[in-house]
Amino acid sequence: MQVVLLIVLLTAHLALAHWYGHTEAVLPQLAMLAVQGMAVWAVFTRYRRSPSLIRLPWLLLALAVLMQMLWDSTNVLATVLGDKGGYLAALATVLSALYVIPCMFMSTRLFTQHEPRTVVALDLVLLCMVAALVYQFFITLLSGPLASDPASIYVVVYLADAIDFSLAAMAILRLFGARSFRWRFFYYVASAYLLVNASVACIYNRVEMHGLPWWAGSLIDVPHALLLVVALRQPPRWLRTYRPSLGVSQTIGSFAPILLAMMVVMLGISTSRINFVLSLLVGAAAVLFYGLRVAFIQSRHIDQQRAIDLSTWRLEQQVGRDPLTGIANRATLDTRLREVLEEGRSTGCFGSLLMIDIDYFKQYNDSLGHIAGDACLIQVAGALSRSQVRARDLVARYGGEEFAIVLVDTNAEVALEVARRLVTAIEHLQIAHPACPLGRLSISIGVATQTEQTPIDPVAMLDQADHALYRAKRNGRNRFEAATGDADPSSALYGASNA
Ligand SMILES: Nc1nc2c(ncn2[C@@H]2O[C@H](COP(=O)(O)OP(=O)(O)OP(=O)(O)O)[C@@H](O)[C@H]2O)c(=O)[nH]1
Repeated sequence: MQVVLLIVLLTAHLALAHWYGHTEAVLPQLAMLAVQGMAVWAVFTRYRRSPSLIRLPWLLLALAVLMQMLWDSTNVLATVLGDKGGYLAALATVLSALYVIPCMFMSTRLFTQHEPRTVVALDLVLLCMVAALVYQFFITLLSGPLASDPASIYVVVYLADAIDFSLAAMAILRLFGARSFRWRFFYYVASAYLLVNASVACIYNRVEMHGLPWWAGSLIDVPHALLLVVALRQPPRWLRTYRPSLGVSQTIGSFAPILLAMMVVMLGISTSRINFVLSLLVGAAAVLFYGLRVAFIQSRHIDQQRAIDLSTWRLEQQVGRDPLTGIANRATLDTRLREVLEEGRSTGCFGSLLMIDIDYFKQYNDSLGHIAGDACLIQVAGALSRSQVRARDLVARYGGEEFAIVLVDTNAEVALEVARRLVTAIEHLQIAHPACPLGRLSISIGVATQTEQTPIDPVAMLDQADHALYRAKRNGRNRFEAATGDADPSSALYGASNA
């Protein structure tokens, strides 16, 4: 139905232009207005059917065509009322140029929900600069004394072409950078319109320089008729199947806003014919504003990266930590023990492992309660961490009231010495234990040292240390035992002295 009406209007426009001429008669221009009106209606229909995030671009596209309609209406008014002062002609010129503003906005903005306000404000400043320059440029060149200079007309025509084709190119780029089908469809419609519009404007402006033929007005119908058809028809299949990679999409999205600054610079260079100082200032301001935009985004990005690094670090810390005591957990112990065993195997500098268990902890809990038990575990963990272990060694909670210490490059003799110091350190904490023969908290330790035969798998080493610990318990607690063979004589002595 709409297509039939469109064909009727296009034919009527051609026929009326042929009979009455293009520029002087009202009827052909009214036919042109009707075609534009249908295009606005089609885009507006898409606007109403779209989800909220993509509505603004559709509205901007409708606004762009609406501005072309206003331009056309001003021409009709000038034809009907006469335009002796040339005001309506000037207004029409400005309107014909200002349609680039909504087009620029829809081709260069990212339309993301969380875009910082500063960035939006900077883009709006650039956009206002474009609008002011377009106004100044067209008004001065087309209605001032320079208007009679053919060179001025050429500058205007070339500039208009450059702007139109840049907008079309940007919309095409956005089409190939859009990952969501709805956005691809929007940029597909917009780029089809902008490309054909740029081509038509390019031909129209050149034809106009030699006097407009009767059919020239129908050229202006072409982009609007195409817009109507493309917006209402089913999209082609490739548009659904095509999907750019995230990298391509992000690169194109990041590049888009530079077009705004480019436009200001281009317009600034063109206005140098009218006002050199102004053009210089405008060019510098465009670079400055774009620089500010980049700097702002960059600093935000650095801030975000820092926050991500921090939370990643915290997460890593939490994953490898025991939540109660804050020292390393079983998973970290296994990893570190395997590393130390591998290192020992390859360098010959063997490591040791201490398995530590709090004596009579069940009774401690039973007599003082679980809360006190937890506090005791925290205290013991702190004491073990502080007690003469080096930065490369690892103190971990093995589970329950059991702890483990991995000692890098430490032979049996030194490991037993460390075990002795630990037993003393816990003793010096003087934690009262009413249900234990000593009357204060103590620990037992099993010590295992790596040899050439020790497998890399941590289980074997843990098992050895656990056996030694069992022996320490069996031999009276508050002592340490070595996993290799008999109990160390010094251990027995120490144990005897504390029994
Ligand atoms: N408060 C508290 N108690 C815990 C925690 N994890 C394990 N336990 C307790 O630690 C106690 C360990 O008891 P047992 O394995 O019998 O060992 P023990 O009483 O220390 O006896 P020996 O090791 O033979 O000296 C149990 O009562 C557990 O409930 C914890 O996170 N907090």
